[in-house]
Amino acid sequence: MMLVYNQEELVRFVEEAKQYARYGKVADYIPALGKADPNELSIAIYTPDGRVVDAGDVTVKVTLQSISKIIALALVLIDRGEDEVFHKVGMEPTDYPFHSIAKLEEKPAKPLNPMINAGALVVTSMIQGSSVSERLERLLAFVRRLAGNECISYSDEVARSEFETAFLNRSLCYFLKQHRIIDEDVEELMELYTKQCAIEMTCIDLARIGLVLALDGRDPHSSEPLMPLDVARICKTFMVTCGMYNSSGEFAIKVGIPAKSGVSGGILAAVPGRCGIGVFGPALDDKGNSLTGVKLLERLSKTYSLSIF
Ligand SMILES: NC(=O)CC[C@H](N)C(=O)O
Repeated sequence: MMLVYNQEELVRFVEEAKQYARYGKVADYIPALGKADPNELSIAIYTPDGRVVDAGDVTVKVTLQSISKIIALALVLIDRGEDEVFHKVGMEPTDYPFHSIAKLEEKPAKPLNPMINAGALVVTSMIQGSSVSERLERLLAFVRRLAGNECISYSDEVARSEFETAFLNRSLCYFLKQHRIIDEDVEELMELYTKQCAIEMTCIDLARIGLVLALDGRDPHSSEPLMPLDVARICKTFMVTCGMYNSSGEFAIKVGIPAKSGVSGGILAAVPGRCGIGVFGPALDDKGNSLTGVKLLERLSKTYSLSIF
């Protein structure tokens, strides 16, 4: 069934959700992200017929941050296959925060899943190529194909800001290296990871990538497969079980849409067969999810019965 989303209604939902911005906080542990306006909130919905309905300022660019983890995962699954990837990173959700180091002290030290930082660093270390720039270019080329937008690149300012301050992520890398889960140079991995997280795009691009996942990996325009069906299925499953960090369970109950968030305030969501959604609202809750964005998706899911459950 093709859905027709109503623009005026969407604008009203955005205004309602914005009221919650005062309960949230912009991420500032990456200094460049601290500049965002907490009252910003925008959304784009991309449907299989190629239509986009949006509200808020959808020309604003948002850095992917943890949203990039789902795209990097798809790329390494294509490159290396499930067996090799899941030999190094697990499939289980966790109630620890995304940057936690605690579980790496237990045996086995393998990260629980690819959506927490430890697991994402392992995934990024598996991106193939002979140099950091070649690996980044491969990832960017994949992102551009998914978004159908050749202009997508990364923010040098945000990448640099994270690179200079990412002491926790470096600690995770050293733990992983000690346990032989990664073996590359930590500074090189950090350079690639911070540039990956700083890839920036609009909500419309986010929504279009969501739509590719919603269509089992197919290009919405040409129907060409951009990733195998199984890879799209694994990505959506992780989005449900781990995509909203340690509030994925609550999100599954209240919203019920496969989604991945980032500390920039972005959310990429995929409603199977129906639409892709991109949201940007930098006021975050205490788990690091966009507070206003989650409220908005909750409203949308209830209004249009979008829950997959
Ligand atoms: N939750 C996030 O979005 C985290 C991504 C961020 N770049 C970090 O590693 O801390």
